[in-house]
Amino acid sequence: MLKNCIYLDNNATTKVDPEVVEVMLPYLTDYYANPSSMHTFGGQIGKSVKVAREQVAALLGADESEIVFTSCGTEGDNAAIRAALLAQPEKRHIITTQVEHPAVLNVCKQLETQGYQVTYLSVNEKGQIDLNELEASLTGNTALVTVMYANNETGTIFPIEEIGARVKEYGAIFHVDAVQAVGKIPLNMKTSTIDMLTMSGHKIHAPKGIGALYVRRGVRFRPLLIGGHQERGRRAGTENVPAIVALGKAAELEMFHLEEATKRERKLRDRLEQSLLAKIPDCAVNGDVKNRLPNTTNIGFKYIEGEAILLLLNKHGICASSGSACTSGSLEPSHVLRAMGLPYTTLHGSIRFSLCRYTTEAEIDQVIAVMPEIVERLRALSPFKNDDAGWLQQQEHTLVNR
Ligand SMILES: Cc1ncc(COP(=O)(O)O)c(C=O)c1O
Ligand code: FES
Repeated sequence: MLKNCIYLDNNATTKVDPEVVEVMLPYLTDYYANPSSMHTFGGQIGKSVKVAREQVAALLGADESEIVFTSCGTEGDNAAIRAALLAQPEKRHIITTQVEHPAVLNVCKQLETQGYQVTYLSVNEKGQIDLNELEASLTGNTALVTVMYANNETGTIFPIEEIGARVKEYGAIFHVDAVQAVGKIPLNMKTSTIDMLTMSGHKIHAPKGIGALYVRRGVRFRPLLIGGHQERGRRAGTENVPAIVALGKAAELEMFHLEEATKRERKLRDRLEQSLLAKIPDCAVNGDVKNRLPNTTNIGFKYIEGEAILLLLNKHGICASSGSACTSGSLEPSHVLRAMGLPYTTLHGSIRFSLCRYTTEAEIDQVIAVMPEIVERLRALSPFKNDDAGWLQQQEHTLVNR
């Protein structure tokens, strides 16, 4: 198993913090009671779940009672969307964007087959939506507006509160997929227009398979999982206590590290980006560089394939990604970059580097050292260097034959 790689794929998932592992372990061995049980042992475990809930609430600037533990970010997104629709059965319209994660996009697509009308807001070349298009789409029939806080591929941050203000004018429920934003930008639900917010543990150094959904007090909620009374009736099923305790600790650590870590990551990210742009011709940053997560850079390299770059990076022990992990097997160009209208010459050659608080300067320097040579080597093999039309023709040919 590769252990000592240079891991720059933190938007796909993160390493579990050793402190998180440590607090979690006893809940896999000695502290096994059911938190709903009446005995003292159960009560003790229930208290640990409560502490974790407070830790997650603190990170979001929420109240403990507004946190519902889920199995992952995908569940949070599904639960929020269903809840919003079930709470307002008379409304049949949903607004989202073209660049959402599949956990939102595919739910919306399915809802279209069930009689809902869905507006997929377009984005400009920076990946930003047009607030006028949002306003023009909102009606009294709009049940839900669901948009992501920050994009997983480009790091582009949407103007959430400006969106929320418009959503509130029309009385719709406002759900935000903040899976990529939590822990990377400060959040405060007390001063926000957000009604529901999704987060996921494995993006913030907790294990995979745990997440949380913030549900503002007073927002009508109907559960996705129906059964026992757990999570105040908002999510049935015996709690995954070890993972919940881990998420709590991870949230506490994120809060502790947020300011200094994001400053460091931004500095390293900018150094990586500026060095690559300076050393490599025909490349550009994808996304909104002014409104962007501090840990993410997505760079398009003309005339070459992202997958080929990844393979060569991999040979150097460097983990990066082209697009999102869940769609990377498909070889289809990213729906996010396509929605941004990227030219075909860069669409296939875009790479995402995503950093975390463990990323070191030496690791970044190593990437800066190897990338120019990798790109040069691949371009030497590409017969279409500086020939946009030829490249385009070849891409169309391979797409048809894939
Ligand atoms: C923006 C966004 N939403 C949702 C998810 C899904 O989260 P999970 O993997 O915990 O189901 C991800 C994970 O990649 C994501 O990046
Ligand atoms: S689940 Fe986000 S990378 Fe796929």
